[in-house]
Amino acid sequence: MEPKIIKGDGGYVLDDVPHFSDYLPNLPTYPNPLQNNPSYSVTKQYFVDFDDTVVQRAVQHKDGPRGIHFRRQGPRQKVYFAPDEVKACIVTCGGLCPGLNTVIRELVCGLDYMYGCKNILGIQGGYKGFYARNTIPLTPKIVDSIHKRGGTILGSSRGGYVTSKIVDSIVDRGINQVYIIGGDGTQKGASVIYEEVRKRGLKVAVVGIPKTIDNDIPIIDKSFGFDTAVEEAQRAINAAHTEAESVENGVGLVKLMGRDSGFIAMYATLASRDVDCCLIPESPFYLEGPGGLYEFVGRRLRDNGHMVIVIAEGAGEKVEERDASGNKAFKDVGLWLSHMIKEHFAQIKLNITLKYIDPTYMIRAVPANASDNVYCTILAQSAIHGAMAGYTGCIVGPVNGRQCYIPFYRIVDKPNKVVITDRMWARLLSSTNQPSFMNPHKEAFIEGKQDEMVLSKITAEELTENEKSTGTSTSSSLLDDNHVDNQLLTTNGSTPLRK
Ligand SMILES: Nc1ncnc2c1ncn2[C@@H]1O[C@H](COP(=O)(O)OP(=O)(O)OP(=O)(O)O)[C@@H](O)[C@H]1O
Ligand SMILES: O=P(O)(O)OC[C@H]1O[C@](O)(CO)[C@@H](O)[C@@H]1O
Ligand SMILES: [Mg+2]
Repeated sequence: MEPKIIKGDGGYVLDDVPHFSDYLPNLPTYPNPLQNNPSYSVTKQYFVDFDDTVVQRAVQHKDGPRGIHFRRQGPRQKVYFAPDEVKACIVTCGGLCPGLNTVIRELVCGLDYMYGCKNILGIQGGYKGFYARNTIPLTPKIVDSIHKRGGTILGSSRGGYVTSKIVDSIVDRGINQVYIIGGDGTQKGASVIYEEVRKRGLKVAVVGIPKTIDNDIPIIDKSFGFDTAVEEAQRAINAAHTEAESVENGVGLVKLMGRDSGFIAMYATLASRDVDCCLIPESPFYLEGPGGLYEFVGRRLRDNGHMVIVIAEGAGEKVEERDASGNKAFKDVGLWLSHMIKEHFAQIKLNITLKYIDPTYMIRAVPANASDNVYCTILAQSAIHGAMAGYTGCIVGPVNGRQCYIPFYRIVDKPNKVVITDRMWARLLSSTNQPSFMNPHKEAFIEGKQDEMVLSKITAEELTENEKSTGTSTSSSLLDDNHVDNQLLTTNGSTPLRK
């Protein structure tokens, strides 16, 4: 996908999204029907100005570049579809995520109530449903209360993506708006669908709504479902804490999702305050010796009589196999760690009681919480406004709190990860006082889940590289400005333990 860069005065750069007019000149346009709707037309500045854009980096240096801007979402005065011309479809792909049903509901209600579009189809069972399943009609009545349920009423799947068959099905069914709800893999697929649609010269808007409890989509502030997942994780952590503090030398161990990105574990830890140690894929850890996990567990048990550990599924990565979409599938790191800790303390003859809690699927199968429900509504309505206005080949999402249209290529390149040299991880270290596992004088290693040791020496140079490579990423932390706090780094590059 070719970037569509628009430059302006004073170093202004807009990373724009594709539009029908880029490849289909002279399409008819219509006044936006919202102009006649009293709920909207009385609202001052309800319609978005063509030149409104949102800056990617909220924090700017006096003499620094202005950075990239994205097109602001919202209704336009002109639309590219007459209401009865629209045939929309909605598909959900990848793992479950709280809020999927809310987005489906709000797409259906928004298309109907705002734009009078009544021809809406649900594609069942993910991408393969385009060519292997029948569609279901979706109306406001059918979707009325689905947001109260977890999962997706349309079903989902991994794998089964065949571009030509999907686009053939779009053409055969006369679909001209495609709303695709899913994670990074799904949006990669959506990007290819858009390319094929464009190649065939079709007037079909392809708009992605990024979902994932893992929060691994870059650029946007956060993905829907993440808040709910963090909130739901509290219940497991509370249980682990209650179990641990009720016995002598109690250890509670909770495994949370996070294949490559440890955001759920990090935020659940920060929210809870009962967690003594959080282990994530981005921060290699080791068990033995000074500064290792065993030493820390022993110390906490001596000081407090109990402790809680949260571990993300991809921490200490050891890939077992691949799933249907080609994603890594892991051995159970929680089981491995509980075995290792028990064995270590048995060897040194300290009686501990370890309870392992694995709430992973419970966390993502719940309905969205209040704030995710609101967020899902905004995303769905933004997607509709964009498609109606002729924008395509993009996702919708918040950048610095303002909803934008972001070209697909921007989000499929590199996943969003916790940057361990950022302030947010430092805040966590300050809150838990856990070891940083960054000891430049020791060969820090990730201990594999099958007793294999994967050596990965963390050097000061690597830290600096990490800092450099992440300094430009925008949404590595939800609430942070992504600047490395120099105070956190000692001169030799290690992060000091907070006492
Ligand atoms: N590079 C790709 N090109 C085309 N399609 C893809 C690509 N990667 C994944 N897909 C398709 O997208 C769908 C969902 O992908 P995947 O299983 O990776 O989940 P996801 O969207 O990343 O969601 P999550 O990982 O958050 O559960 C699958 O049908 C898969 O075949
Ligand atoms: O068992 P499934 O459905 O493949 O889902 C597991 C994956 O889902 C995710 O939460 C992403 O949705 C990953 O963190 C996790 O590895
Ligand atoms: Mg994914």
